[in-house]
Amino acid sequence: MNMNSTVVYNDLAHPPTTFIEPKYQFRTADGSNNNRDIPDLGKAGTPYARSVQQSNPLPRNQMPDAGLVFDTLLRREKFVKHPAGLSALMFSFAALVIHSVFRTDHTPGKGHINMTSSYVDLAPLYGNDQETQDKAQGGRGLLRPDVFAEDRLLFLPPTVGVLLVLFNRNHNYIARRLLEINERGTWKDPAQHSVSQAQLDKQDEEIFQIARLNNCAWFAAIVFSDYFSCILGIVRQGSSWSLEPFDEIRNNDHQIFERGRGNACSVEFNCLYRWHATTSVEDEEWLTLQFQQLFPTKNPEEITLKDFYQAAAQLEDMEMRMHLDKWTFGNLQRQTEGPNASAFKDSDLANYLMTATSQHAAAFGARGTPSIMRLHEIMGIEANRSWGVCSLNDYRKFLGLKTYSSFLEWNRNHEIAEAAEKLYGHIDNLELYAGIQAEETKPLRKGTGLCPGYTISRAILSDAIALTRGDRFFTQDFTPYNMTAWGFADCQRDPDGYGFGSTLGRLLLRTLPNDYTADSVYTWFPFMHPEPMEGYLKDLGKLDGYTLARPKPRGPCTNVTNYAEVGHVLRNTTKFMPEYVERAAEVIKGEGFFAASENGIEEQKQCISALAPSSEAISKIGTYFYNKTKELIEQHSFSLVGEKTCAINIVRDVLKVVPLSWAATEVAGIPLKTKQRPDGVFTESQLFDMLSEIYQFIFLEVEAAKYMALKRRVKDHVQELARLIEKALGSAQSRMSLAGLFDTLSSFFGGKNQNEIVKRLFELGYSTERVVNSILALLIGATVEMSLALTNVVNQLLDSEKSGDTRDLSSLAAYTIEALRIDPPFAGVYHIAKQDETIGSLTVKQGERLFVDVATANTNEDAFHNPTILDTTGTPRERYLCGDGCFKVLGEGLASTIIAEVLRGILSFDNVRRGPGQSGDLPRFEDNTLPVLRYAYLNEKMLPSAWPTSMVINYDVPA
Ligand code: HEM
Repeated sequence: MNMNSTVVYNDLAHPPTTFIEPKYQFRTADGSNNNRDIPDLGKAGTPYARSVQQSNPLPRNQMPDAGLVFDTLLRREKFVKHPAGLSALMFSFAALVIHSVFRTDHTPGKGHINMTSSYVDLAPLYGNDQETQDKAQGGRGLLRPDVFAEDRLLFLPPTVGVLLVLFNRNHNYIARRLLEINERGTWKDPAQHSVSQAQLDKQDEEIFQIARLNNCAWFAAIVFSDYFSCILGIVRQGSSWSLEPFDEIRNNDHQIFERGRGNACSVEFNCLYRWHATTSVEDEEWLTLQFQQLFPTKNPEEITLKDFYQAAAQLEDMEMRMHLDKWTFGNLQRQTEGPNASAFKDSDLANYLMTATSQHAAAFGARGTPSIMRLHEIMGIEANRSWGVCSLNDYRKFLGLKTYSSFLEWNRNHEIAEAAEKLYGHIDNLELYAGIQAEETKPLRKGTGLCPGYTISRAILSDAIALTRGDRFFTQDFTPYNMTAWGFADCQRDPDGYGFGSTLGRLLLRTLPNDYTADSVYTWFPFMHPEPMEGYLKDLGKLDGYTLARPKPRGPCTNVTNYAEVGHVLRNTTKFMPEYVERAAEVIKGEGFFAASENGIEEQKQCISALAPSSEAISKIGTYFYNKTKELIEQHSFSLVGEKTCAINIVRDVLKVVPLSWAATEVAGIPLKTKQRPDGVFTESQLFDMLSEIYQFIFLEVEAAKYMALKRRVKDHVQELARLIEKALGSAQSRMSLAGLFDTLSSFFGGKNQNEIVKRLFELGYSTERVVNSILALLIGATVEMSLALTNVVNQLLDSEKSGDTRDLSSLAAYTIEALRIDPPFAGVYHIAKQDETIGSLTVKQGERLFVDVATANTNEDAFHNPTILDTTGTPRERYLCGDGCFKVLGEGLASTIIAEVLRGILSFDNVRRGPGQSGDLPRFEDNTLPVLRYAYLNEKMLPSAWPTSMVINYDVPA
């Protein structure tokens, strides 16, 4: 074979690593079929692997008594805080990791069997076999509320179970989202369609398995962000770097560096992952209490292995008899009624987790394991001996580490070294278990975070990578096809995310949204004790980005949906303050941002009068919109082959551009970068992205996990835009006479219109800052939300009869208002009660948060006849409730004229209709996670967004 053939042959894996057979699309319950050629590799119920050849004889009958080994080398003398400041929660998570991959069978004669799969597949949540998985399923692709499959976790501190409950909730969040988005359109909501039981079962199973794939990927993402950044000490450097073990890598000879070929956990891995020494004081106390309850008549020292196994079997039997969703642990109680019946209370779960974050883990090392764990350790030592695990030196040799030539070289603490020598005689006889657990530990320095014994610190990564890179579902089959496009995007680690790319923070905010807060160290660094974390953040100069205090739960939000009550809140601005006023103040300094200021109504009137002081001014602006719409349609249309038809993505190329072009160039004086104007400041889409982020931050609901990162970006955007607006006003303004200023302005600004607007604003006696902020309010408040309103109106217009009448401006304006009543851009707005108040049937307390659901109120049957039917004739204008957005910022007259002119511009083309098939649809889905958004769209990263992306229309052109 010549060189070229070698390279070409090596392009591909031989045999291929994955197949598209449905059978291999999802993880099996027992982990089989991860490797199609060796289906049992890593399957639950198969033997442990051995990685290292034992070369030094360690006959069991000549080994020191396991209890003696514990009493001499391992038993805790005193509690020593973990040197890097790791919290107890870090090791609760570690316990979850190991329970995913180790479950030694304690049945006599079966001690070599690992009863769980050798993959990071959240087996403690889903179980190791189909029967258990079926029991955990709750229908519709969901898990039963707050359940997990493994009773084994009930022997561990409750925090471990609580973490698992979060993964249950995450599964259910994902499953609901998958159905909402319904990417392939194949699933049916049985509440709305008739679906056969067989169809429903198939659909449920598909959703469940896709959600399971995604949830396991979330688990892995937490391992590779939060967990590893603590293990490697990266969190102290403020870095979001992570090992990326999954990607395709080529060897020098172009062969594919193996991945996704399966894994089987080894006995050595089981040995080195027993991190019982790190148990916190509080977990040690918890364990002592458990022992007292299980063995009330015995001193812990007297408890034998037999006693332990008997008690464990009894406990398992008792729990197993009970229904899965009746299980509780710790002192948690399941709720018995309400929408969250059977689930635990969020605040109880959060309490366990936050408490564990505020407890110090212990340091690794000799004489560090709590005496109450003596029995566990004896079990471990005996198991390792029965497995014929190699010596410490064999293991080091295998890893390419220097073998120890003396006990003192192994541990420089004379007392430990001498004790070990007395037990084992020669360093080569030091068994792996004691050797690895009592070895001298790594000191805290750059690149270290876990600080275990030297050998563990080197070896742990090899097994972790084998486990993850070996998994087909984290490598070749980690695809948007298997997981859906949204799911694939949702489970990715985000290196730009807050908390140095924390994924666990995102999980906490998603599953316990009222208890964790968007800026707390408890949220973003839960594996670090807050005290040392404060020091690290201080050293990094990042302390002001986080709060250190333990988060306090947020009170419930009251939904106001009744027509009269909604009207009452909206009208009484002195009693109910929109939440966006506070939000705006976080990112915009100074006065004048009238779109979100406390006494904005007066300012709003002034600005509207400056913008459009007369009906001529309104119609001039309207003309701009009509002409621009036509110009953009002509510019971006493409013609279909052989037909007299043109097509255009009306959302992307027109509706998202028209308001923005107007506000940027005609109001703010920021030239846009276009083909004609390559020296402009931003492209249309760049400016849309900036404005939509600002709008979202101030006026909409932001996913808590994204809040802080968004706030940072929004501050930058606001600064940049304010700078450009001010630059256009002229920095020399303060030294100029008013007349001089306007001469200067003319040279800065392109158009005459905004000169006049600015002039009128200055004539109101506004300061420069106030003028800048007023223009900013127009730029933000009259663009992106206007695009969404336009999209919703056009979407309805395409389905309605387009009579000649609908081309008339005032009919179109009336149509617009009615269309937006039925399909408004957003559902409502949050308000804060400034005082106690009774509104109709509601009693509201001062400080209470209200979600004022304008959309629902606007379809109230008492206020609107046939409320879901679009009817431009029936309803007096004053009956419509107006939330916020462009109608408030621009005033109703101007806003409805603008929209009507855009519609007129579109309808000036012949036979306007939807594009063929799905191209002509508005792809959106109902978003139940953020009440303000009625619909969400998927952005180019396939993540939910408030902004539409596409809808194609066709129209006819002359031959
Ligand atoms: C207070 C917390 C903990 C308790 C009460 C506890 C208890 C136990 C018990 C009773 C066993 C069974 C012993 C055996 O089968 O040999 C065990 C095994 C084990 N523990 Fe822990 N453990 C705790 C924390 C941890 C942590 C933090 C880790 C490491 C991350 C860990 C790693 C292991 C491993 C690897 C095994 C062997 C599992 C198997 O072979 O099935 N444990 N632990």
